[in-house]
Amino acid sequence: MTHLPGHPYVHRQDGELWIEQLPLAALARQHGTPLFVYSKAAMLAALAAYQRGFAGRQATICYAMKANSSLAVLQLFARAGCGFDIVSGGELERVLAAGALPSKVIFSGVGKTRAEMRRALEVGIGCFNVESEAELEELSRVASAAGVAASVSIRVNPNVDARTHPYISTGLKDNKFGVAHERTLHAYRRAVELPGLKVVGIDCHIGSQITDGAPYLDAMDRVLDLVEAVEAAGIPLAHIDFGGGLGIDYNGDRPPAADTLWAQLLAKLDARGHGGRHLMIEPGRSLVGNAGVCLTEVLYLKPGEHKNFCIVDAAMNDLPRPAMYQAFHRIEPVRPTRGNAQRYDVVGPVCESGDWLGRDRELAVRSGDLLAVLSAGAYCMSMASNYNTRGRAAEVLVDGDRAHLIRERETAQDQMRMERLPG
Ligand SMILES: Cc1ncc(COP(=O)(O)O)c(C=O)c1O
Ligand SMILES: N[C@@H](CCCC[NH3+])C(=O)O
Repeated sequence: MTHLPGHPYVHRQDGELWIEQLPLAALARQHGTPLFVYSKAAMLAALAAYQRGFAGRQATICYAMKANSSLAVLQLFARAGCGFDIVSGGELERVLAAGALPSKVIFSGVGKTRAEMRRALEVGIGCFNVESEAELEELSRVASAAGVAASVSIRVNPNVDARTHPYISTGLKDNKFGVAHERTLHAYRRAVELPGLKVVGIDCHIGSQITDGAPYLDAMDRVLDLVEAVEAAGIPLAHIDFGGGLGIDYNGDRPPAADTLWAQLLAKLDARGHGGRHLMIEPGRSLVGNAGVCLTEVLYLKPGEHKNFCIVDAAMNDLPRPAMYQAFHRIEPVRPTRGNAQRYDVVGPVCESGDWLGRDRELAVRSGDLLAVLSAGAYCMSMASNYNTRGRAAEVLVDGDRAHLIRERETAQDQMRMERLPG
């Protein structure tokens, strides 16, 4: 039995790929393709690494649900005691439906609407992570009108380079996120003056798929400088939230393990005398990314003069990361392979040249074979679309030797349900 890199719960046995105690080919036969399959044990193991890292500390792990917003996944994390980091009213409704405690929900995002603020106040979320001075003013008006106090944390943009893809770097001055480091103290002074606000914390999030601990340590230093300045101005901060962003192994990436990273970060926190504070973090990808695979069937092989194409039934609408960020996902045959390997671009049926899942992959495949696109638990199904009027894929959650269908395949009728013909 051999485990797949980065995927502790996916292994090969007699040439066949399994997830936990189930062969992936059987799941594809039963539910069709494209199919997302998640391992419950892998998600809980990823969470346990964070929980180990915070043992003995006062800490709240708020799962950044944008990574995978399936209700079943949310329920799993809610039952395991997690809070949630949300970024929209839609996400709020989903976490509530999954059984989250509103008091453990924090609301990030640069463009919260008045309606979203009102609803979040109505259900009593734990904290608004405010991203601009204008938002602070608006939240004050909305909360005052509702006759309640909104708990706020200000998201600092620490101007630290997370050394990741530019589209998923968020902690640089040029990024739209957070309040500039040098404006933050001013924003806190304003927050305590405004009615309807209660300052409870400070937060930052520097980017995603971070594979190196150094940017976190830099950001922590900058945030702690601010904590000290804000408290020196007489404004106490009950919690510090360091965001998410820890990367996963897509292609030999070697991010630190969550507990190792947090041992380093906590050592710094202790050294600066802040170890006793309530800590919050917002991991997304590192909790779910390598807990999932996307199964797809080879439709056609199309040899060409310059390139061979392996046309599969999953596409950029199901798994947009390669098209959006030129991201690499490993692609593995699900069953033992026969014949000679050839080099293929693995592409989907969507009418875009950007519709590719992998480039220049050595594969020994025939039409009808199944492939598994790895590291598909994060930012795949949650970013899926209906482009080309393709239905969203089905999802299965595997728990040991049991598989639960947690989302049915979407049909064209499902998609048309919201539409009305004018005449
Ligand atoms: C505010 C905020 N928190 C948490 C996350 C989760 O990031 P990741 O999935 O990289 O852990 C993100 C996404 O980058 C985010 O924007
Ligand atoms: N969607 C991105 C991550 C975005 C993180 C959100 N701030 C990805 O797939 O890598």
